[in-house]
Amino acid sequence: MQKNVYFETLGTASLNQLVQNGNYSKIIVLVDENTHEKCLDKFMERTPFTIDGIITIKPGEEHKNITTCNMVWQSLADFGCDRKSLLINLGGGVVTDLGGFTASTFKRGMDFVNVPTTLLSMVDAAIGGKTGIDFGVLKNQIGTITQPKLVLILQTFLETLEKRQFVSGYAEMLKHGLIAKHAHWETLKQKQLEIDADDIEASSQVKVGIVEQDPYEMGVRKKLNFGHTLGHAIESYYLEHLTKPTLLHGEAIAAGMILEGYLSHKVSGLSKVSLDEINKVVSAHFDKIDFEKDEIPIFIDLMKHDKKNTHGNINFVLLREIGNAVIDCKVSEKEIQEAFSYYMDR
Ligand SMILES: NC(=O)c1ccc[n+]([C@@H]2O[C@H](COP(=O)([O-])OP(=O)(O)OC[C@H]3O[C@@H](n4cnc5c(N)ncnc54)[C@H](O)[C@@H]3O)[C@@H](O)[C@H]2O)c1
Ligand SMILES: O=C(O)C(=O)C[C@@H](O)[C@H](O)[C@H](O)COP(=O)(O)O
Ligand SMILES: [Zn+2]
Repeated sequence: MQKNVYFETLGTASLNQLVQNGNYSKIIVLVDENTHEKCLDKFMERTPFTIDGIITIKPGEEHKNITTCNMVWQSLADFGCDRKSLLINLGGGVVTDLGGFTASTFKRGMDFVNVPTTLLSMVDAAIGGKTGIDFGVLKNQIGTITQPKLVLILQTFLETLEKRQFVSGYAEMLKHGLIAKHAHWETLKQKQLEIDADDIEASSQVKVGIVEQDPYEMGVRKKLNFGHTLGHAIESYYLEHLTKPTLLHGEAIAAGMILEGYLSHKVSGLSKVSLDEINKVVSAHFDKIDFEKDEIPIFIDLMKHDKKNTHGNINFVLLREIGNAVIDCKVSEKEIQEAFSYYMDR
């Protein structure tokens, strides 16, 4: 995988260079309603090239679906885009996932660039080439692995991001520390939410480093899915039940990390001291979700759609210790029940 993640002034210069050298037939920017209002002007101030069209989608996970893709594909066609056009995805993970997917399939693939505007997309979603949409409420069931030509990270976008969204991104940063870099975990633990540009860069580099080794998720990349086996099931359940409060991706993953932290203690040798530490750090920023006992079988059923499954087995990513993850772990239903009891009784 080519190095393609750039920051601030150097990043802007790299994007401008890409556009200059790319001889693109059209340049289209994809935004959602919020990034249209809060981020588009800031982006355009930094980019001297002509933008031929703007496509605006509705914000939120509930719009990361095929209906929105149809609208985007139609708009690309209406703007006269061809294979030599460029789509710039300016937004959070919903825009970069969906924009990447529509670009990677339009005319069998046009170039795209990700300009992440949430903390979560800066350290995670915009990087690594997983593009996709939800299928019904099932997370990311349809998609491709296609690398963006470039990822441009500009911290200025965080100035308008709501605190709840910022904290959601912090969950994926904690995950990067837990799976691969103890020192990053320690820094985040100390600084809490007072993170700076160096921490954002360090977190994004954990992801870059793993994706470089295994872009198609044959092995080590699965580590980036820590907290997601249960986390995605919980997220899907909340998406399906509209009477439930909204649950952001990072919030679901935070719960998933405590649950899978418990499973790590039971199955893969994580010490009780480390489990307690994970619980303490995550709980300091994420409210407890009130799970009902009779919801657990539903989560287990939803996990059957996890993309890491093989031959009908659910494969978990668990921790041996903080900073060291192990893939393809099996756990019993009883252990999952126990994990929920641990989560609820903390
Ligand atoms: N492809 C990957 O590797 C990967 C990794 C992690 C998460 N994801 C996906 O990313 C999605 C979550 O991404 P997200 O948390 O960025 O959510 P999001 O894209 O829904 O953005 C969160 C909210 O913040 C708004 N927003 C975005 N930037 C803003 C800004 N600068 N100022 C004000 N408001 C702004 C958005 O309009 C939205 O309402 C999920 O669908 C998840 O599955 C993908
Ligand atoms: O990039 C990856 O690989 C990840 O697993 C990063 C996750 O944070 C992200 O939520 C990803 O979209 C989940 O992947 P999925 O294959 O389980 O949909
Ligand atoms: Zn994630």
